[in-house]
Amino acid sequence: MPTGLPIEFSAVSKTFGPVTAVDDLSFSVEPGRVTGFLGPNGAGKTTSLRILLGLVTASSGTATIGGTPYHRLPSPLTTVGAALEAASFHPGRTARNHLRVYATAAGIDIARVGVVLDRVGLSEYAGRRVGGFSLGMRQRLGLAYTLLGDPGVLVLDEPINGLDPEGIKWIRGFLRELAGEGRTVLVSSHLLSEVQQSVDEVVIIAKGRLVHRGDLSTLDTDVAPRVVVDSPDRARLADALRAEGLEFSDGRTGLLVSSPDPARIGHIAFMNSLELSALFRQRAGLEESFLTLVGGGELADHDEHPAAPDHAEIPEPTLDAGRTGAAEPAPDPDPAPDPATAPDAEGDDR
Ligand SMILES: Nc1ncnc2c1ncn2[C@@H]1O[C@H](COP(=O)(O)OP(=O)(O)OP(=O)(O)O)[C@@H](O)[C@H]1O
Repeated sequence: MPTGLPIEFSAVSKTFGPVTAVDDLSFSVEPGRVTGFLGPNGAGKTTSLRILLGLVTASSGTATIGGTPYHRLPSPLTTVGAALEAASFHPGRTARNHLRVYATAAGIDIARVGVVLDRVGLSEYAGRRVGGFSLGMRQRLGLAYTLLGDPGVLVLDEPINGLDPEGIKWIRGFLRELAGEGRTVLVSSHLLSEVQQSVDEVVIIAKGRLVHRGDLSTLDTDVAPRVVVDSPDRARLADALRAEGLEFSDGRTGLLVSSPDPARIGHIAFMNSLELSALFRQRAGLEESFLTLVGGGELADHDEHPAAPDHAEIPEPTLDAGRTGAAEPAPDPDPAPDPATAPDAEGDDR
């Protein structure tokens, strides 16, 4: 069985000239769990992961795997499997041969190629050229690559990006399986909704800094709740709240007051002889909390009542798109290739 090792970031900072990409970042990631590493585009996720993998030198601080920096790991390829960006595969080479090339270069037993292709559900397409693969199949091949050395630690940068619903469902189950085997699984994403169902914990960063760490269920406790209040005489209610120095905005369900205390609002109404038609505390949903924490969201006006579950998808945050090419084209559909039209025949290995 692979050995899951903890990942530890300790006061890591990285500046590129005037740009602070990572700012005094500290957190740890435990084995046996899937940890989502979240933040909007440009938040510093990729830079952090590159520091962890020894591809970028931190300006200060340390990032370690099992207490050891990547470059000092005795056997890095069998300790950590990493997929940092949509892997570019030679289109004319078959899936099997791609992995053989990497396995040979890394001194990994060639028999692992068949094992990992099977693991990611690509055995049937092992002899097909990658040029004919859909985005989803390429993502699976990238995952197969990370598993070649049977590592206990997996670091995956945006592995769900661009997948169709079936691919997303598959990868969620797969990440859980890997963590269930005791591996440490760190998965970055700029969309909470993308990883929400597959992570045990989240680390959220914005502008290079940690803004939330912990169980997903605690996310919305970090964002102040508000009170929704309404009256048949809304204008007078607004005047009364204003007179008490409370901040609020108009919503469909009533006035949305920045206050955690419905009793206080009720008291104000009573003192002003106002009839109330609604008075309840509303907590932000997970996605709203996420957007608020990373500085890109206002609490939206719900039609629902307080304990309403998270609502439908909120459009992707478009914050500080700090890197060109961050926006991906619309995802390809991810059907299995039709053997009749696939660009190469079974067994056409090169
Ligand atoms: N090599 C570099 N040179 C200069 N600036 C860089 C470099 N790499 C990253 N940055 C900047 O550092 C900040 C963080 O970028 P990073 O790619 O780490 O963010 P990210 O959270 O991974 O975003 P994305 O989801 O868009 O990849 C951005 O402002 C980016 O422009």
